Amino acid sequence: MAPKKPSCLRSLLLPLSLTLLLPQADTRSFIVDRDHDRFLLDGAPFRYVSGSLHYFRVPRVLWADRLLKMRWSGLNAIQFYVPWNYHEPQPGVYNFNGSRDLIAFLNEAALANLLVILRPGPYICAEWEMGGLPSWLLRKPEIRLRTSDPDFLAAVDSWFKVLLPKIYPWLYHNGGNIISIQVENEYGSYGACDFSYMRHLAGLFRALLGEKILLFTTDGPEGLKCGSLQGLYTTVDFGPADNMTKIFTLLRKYEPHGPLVNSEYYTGWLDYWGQNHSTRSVSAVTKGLENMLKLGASVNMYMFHGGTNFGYWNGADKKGRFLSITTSYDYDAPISEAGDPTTKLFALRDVISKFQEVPLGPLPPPSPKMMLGPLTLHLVGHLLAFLDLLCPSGPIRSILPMTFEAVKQDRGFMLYRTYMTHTIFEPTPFWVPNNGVHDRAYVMVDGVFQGVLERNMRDKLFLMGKVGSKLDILVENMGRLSFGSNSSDFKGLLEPPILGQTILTQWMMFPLKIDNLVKWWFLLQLPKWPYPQAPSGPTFYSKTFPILGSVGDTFLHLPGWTKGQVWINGFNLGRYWTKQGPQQTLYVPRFLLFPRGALNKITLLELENVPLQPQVQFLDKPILNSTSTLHRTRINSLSADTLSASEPMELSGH
Ligand SMILES: CCCC/N=C1\SC[C@@H]2[C@H](O)[C@H](O)[C@@H](O)CN12
Repeated sequence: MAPKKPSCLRSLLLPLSLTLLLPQADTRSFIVDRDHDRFLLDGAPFRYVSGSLHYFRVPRVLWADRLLKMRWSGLNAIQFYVPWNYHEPQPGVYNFNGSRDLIAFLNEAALANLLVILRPGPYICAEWEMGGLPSWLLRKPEIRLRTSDPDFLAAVDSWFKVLLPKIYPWLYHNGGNIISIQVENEYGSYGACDFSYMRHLAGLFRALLGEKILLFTTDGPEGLKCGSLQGLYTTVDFGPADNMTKIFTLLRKYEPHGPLVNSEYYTGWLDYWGQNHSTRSVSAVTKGLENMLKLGASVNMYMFHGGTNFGYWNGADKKGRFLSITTSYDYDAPISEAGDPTTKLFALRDVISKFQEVPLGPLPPPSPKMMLGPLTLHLVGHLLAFLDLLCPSGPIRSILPMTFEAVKQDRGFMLYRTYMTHTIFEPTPFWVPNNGVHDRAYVMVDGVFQGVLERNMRDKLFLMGKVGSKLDILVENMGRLSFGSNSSDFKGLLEPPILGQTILTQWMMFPLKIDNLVKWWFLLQLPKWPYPQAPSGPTFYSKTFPILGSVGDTFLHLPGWTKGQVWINGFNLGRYWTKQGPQQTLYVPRFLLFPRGALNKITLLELENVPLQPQVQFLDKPILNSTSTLHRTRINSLSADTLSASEPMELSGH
């Protein structure tokens, strides 16, 4: 659906003068004016002050709210990626519906009077699963991602021939709001330095989008050499602690004339499980922005609103060892994960107001928050009890273990099973050689939890068993590498495990469809756990609960739990890892919850150990900066009334 002429609603949003003067599609233009080192929009000098938000990290029902807050903050543009793997789940199968409706998001941005800087990749980094590349590319294990490898280019061409025609009508000169489009992403940091690949992408974008749209690249200062390309406008990215003068001087070697552009000015930073929560100070961020605006630079703030890595969508990094990105992508951004304005937002708005008009009128208030609980969850059953339901197609058999990609399991979990061929009387070393666990393995013998093997760790477990004992290994994919030169991050058991002196063979692989089971198991008569003692290891817990009043945004807190996955009313909220931190709560948007006494259901898959009291609670504030030891202290220090402040099932909203 091509953008219409300004609707009456849009006319209400735009100042009357602008609506009347809005040029028709044939006179609209966004170009680089190299004579005056600036952009021109419809012939007039223009500088964008933009912010990043990712539609794929924000449920569709919340898009308008976030975009309105960004417009009110003084931004005149937004920047976002298009994750290939979010829209092409299987080769040739496309999904642009619901929270994947890219065109609807473009339209929401237009209604908020925001121009768009689009970054369709094909690689996007973004701490997103595999940097946005679909994991099914790895079904050809030798494929050379982000290069002119014919197999990779064939898949890229096929994808862009679907995507780019969809956005063509939304290009600014065609009447839409997309003023520029990025080719690839920080390619100079990848190391391949394959100019044939970049030229192929540039040619494809030109062929499908025409000659008028401004195409650009973005790189850190160290990546400009391999990341820039003649014919594509060169931009950089850097944060408040970097030397702006030095980096812009380097940029001038690539773009002697035209506007200076920082395409990713970091307002905060990402978090890894097990590392401290990242923040960037308000003073440093605002000072850096003001210095760039004084130079006349156009700036995009990364992130302006971070959102959440729901489900299994988080990416990962390799900083000496494998580090998985947390579920929260709050990023210490000006708009918090729950959509609330922060002091950083108001400070940045003040800076922007010194350089251009900012909308008047009040900012929407923070959303209503809710506390609830504690709720005591009941044991549903051990994961193995549901194996037939979790893998209805049955196991795949192979002498050696197969990867997730080889059995076409993209994300989540897979169970590997074999049988002991001889009795092991003494605790015997068990491990996976060559760092072959990708990424976490929960080991069971005849259903009894033995412990965890982790990627990058040289731990061994010590097992015993008898002939015919079942050896089960639940492997968790913690998110594929989203940055760095080796994004071919295969998942599963990459090597056959060793027990004592024996290489274990004859494996069965069970790709698990947990989300389907959780969504529909209210239809099933579930097996009750028949034993007095709670099972250990991967176990489902659940609780059905009403909320008597209205609902509010809330933050699920799981004190004493270890690590697992959470679903609210069948929606996969994401991963928790209370034991590691720094994230201790999961954001629950209020639209997921049923109000006024209707029954809600929370389901946990706890992978390791359950607390003595299997309770959870809903808080009215997030806890994103607490490692386990500190957090345990915090919990102990919480006064009793704090924890019992809210009567169970009662809404004590703020
Ligand atoms: C030294 C940083 C190199 C990696 N680049 C990063 S880390 C955070 C951001 C996002 O991933 C973004 O998608 C990248 O383009 C740039 N960047």
